[in-house]
Amino acid sequence: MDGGPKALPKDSRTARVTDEEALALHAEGKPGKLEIRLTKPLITARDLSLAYSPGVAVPCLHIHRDPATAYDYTAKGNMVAVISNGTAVLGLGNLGALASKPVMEGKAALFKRFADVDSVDLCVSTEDVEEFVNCVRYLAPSFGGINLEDIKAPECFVIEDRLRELMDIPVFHDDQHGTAIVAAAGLINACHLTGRDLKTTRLVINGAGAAAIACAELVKAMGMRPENILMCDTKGVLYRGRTEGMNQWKSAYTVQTDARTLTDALTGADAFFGLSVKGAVTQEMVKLMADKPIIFAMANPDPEITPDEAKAAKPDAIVATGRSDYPNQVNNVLGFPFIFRGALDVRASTINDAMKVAAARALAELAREDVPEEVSAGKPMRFGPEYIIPNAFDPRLISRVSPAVAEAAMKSGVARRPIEDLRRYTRGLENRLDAGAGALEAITERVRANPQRVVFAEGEEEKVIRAAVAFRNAGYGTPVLVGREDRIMASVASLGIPFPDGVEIHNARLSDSNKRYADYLYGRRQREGFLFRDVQRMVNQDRHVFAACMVALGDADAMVTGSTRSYAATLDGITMALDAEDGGVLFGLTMLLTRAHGTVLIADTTVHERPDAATLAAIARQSAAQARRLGLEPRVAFLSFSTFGDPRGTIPGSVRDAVKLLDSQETDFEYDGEMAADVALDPSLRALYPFCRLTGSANVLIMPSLHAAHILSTAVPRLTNATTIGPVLMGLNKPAQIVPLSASVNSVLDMACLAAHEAIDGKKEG
Ligand SMILES: NC(=O)C1=CN([C@@H]2O[C@H](COP(=O)(O)OP(=O)(O)OC[C@H]3O[C@@H](n4cnc5c(N)ncnc54)[C@H](OP(=O)(O)O)[C@@H]3O)[C@@H](O)[C@H]2O)C=CC1
Ligand SMILES: CC(=O)C(=O)O
Ligand SMILES: [Mg+2]
Repeated sequence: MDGGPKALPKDSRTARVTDEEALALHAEGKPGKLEIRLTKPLITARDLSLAYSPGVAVPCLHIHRDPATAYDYTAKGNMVAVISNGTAVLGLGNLGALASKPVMEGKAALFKRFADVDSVDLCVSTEDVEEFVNCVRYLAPSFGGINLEDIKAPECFVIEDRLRELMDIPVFHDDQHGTAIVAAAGLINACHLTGRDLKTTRLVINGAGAAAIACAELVKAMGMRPENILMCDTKGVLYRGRTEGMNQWKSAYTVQTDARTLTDALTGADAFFGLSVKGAVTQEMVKLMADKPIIFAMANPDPEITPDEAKAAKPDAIVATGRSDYPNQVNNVLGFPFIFRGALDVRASTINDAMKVAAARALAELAREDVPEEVSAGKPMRFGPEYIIPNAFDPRLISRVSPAVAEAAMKSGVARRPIEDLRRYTRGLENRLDAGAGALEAITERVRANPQRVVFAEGEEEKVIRAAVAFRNAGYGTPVLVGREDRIMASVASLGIPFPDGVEIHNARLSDSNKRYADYLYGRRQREGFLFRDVQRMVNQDRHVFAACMVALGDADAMVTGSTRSYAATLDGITMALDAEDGGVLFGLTMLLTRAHGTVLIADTTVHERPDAATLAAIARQSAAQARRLGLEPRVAFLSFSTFGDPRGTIPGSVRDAVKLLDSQETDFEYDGEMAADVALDPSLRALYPFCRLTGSANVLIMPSLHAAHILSTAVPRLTNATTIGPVLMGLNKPAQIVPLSASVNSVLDMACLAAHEAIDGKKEG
């Protein structure tokens, strides 16, 4: 993998994200993907005295006396360094330390997202082994673990061995062991499905670098016979006696064989691991493999052979890649976050073979279990050739893999703080990740599995066009842009993108459906002061109305609009053609993904200025149902400035009445009020009200008025960096979503996806 940078292969463009989208994501807002957050207040002079001089001296002296207390007084115990010199960046080659940074930030982001491990990327600009080792060895005080990444072989072997000797915290080269663990898990399951025994399975590994050698070692440790593993590199098969391009690690994998080329090696082989470069395997090679071959083409970003090509050559093949846009993603993302979680939680001094095998077995076993609906998101996901390994977004990973690793660390004697109650630990892990964030991912997956036709009403707007293209690229379905073709084409040209296939344009004035829509509206509105020519003008000129007619009459599944007009005007346009669902009220629900409280839903953030008790009760009921759809068990708090009657006032009256109204109806969710927001969110304050019926902090906040709701939902994200989704328009009989005027491309896309998701539910119910 020498020879410096290679251009990104052109057919990466067939992926579901474009180069432009990838660059935009990285450049948007604060550049990159990470930032540091404070975990302690630093507001007053007293805070400063505690957190910094003089207070900080106290933990310093404690740690000096007893180094183990560093885990109690600093972030060390949950902090991992992601370290690279950029010599083997994915399968792109030696791009150098600086250009490896996006991958390293990405790995740090995955640590946080999937296992709540804090990490920082350190890109070290040297290819010299000694310099690199010396740079890293002195960093141990700051970190609970070291994750080495994208360092090429054979230097990576020396670096890891030396650092493991020198450091008393886990040092783990992810490309070696993370990859090996996940590949081994996939192989166990693929062997099971094809009736093979690991011991007698004949495996060919293409690549003889970091990932390849570690995979060979692990499958050998799990029982595969060394003589059944044939390894190839750029010079062909590693056969006994070969001298060209060898090193001591490759020598350990030479075998007595006549095979010299990858084609020779693959003849009759049961399984293939690609840990080399894009396109290294041809269909002719696949045809030479045994029946039901196992093909893991793991090079990133593009595999050795695509699943389509491999299956065309051998339809009974089980195929996996390192990418997320094909089934069976065999990628170390399934390993490193959870392995470190377990290792950190027992303060392991190292990550040993027993922990690696435990992780591989836990992954393999999880894939064989029934897949819950929130993971499968409506896709047929059941253990089989298209599902041999869990999905990276499976929320069960943390509570399966990490305890297995922690337990193996304890049993093998490397845990410095054993966990006494593993069951309790596992339960804690189950609740550690935000269910709402996971549910949103499941929504996108469900839409991908059930693509929908979504109208983007403001089709001439650049950001709407970009969102529509992203919608198509993401596999969510067919976007329909409403607008004039010449204007849309001009916008597309100014964006510098070719007009993508699969995006439709509808010009309202020229549409064949124009008359049908006007007739429909006239039928609905003729007794409400509208003449035919009024509704005809609306269909011609108001894109919101036109789009809503498309949805109303079944010409599209859902719509999204709102980035060019006020919310109220947009909603008026939509409700010309669409009604509230039976027994429902229209309102806005804002989802806040907060750090301290996970996902919190706030309603009504858009429609009712002063909701009466009946409206508040209906909003609570519909919001609770939405919480359940997001995988949250609803705990609904009716908010006010007053808590259970104190202080008194007129506003809390309707809130209190709403609670009474729900009391008189049948309900299947927790609710209570009126209460102040801090009482709803803080258990210590709720303790003052032992009769309060909420069993935990509220996750659905029903606001007493629109102004309070709007202030809260717009202030919190700016004050706390919480992520906002919505406001989602609730209660319509057909899916239509309104984005705020300031919406970004991503929020138009998210809302279009949510609308598409509602359409799937509507079809199911209808
Ligand atoms: N899916 C996953 O989770 C992971 C995938 N990978 C992928 O594995 C690949 C290798 O990464 P890594 O081991 O870290 O890198 P290394 O640089 O350590 O090793 C690369 C190896 O690939 C070999 N190679 C390069 N081109 C060819 C070719 N055309 N035919 C045969 N062998 C070839 C090299 O051969 P030589 O020794 O002769 O130079 C070398 O042995 C990358 O594509 C990477 O993306 C890596 C880690 C995780
Ligand atoms: C996934 C990964 O770590 C790699 O391709 O290098
Ligand atoms: Mg890597």
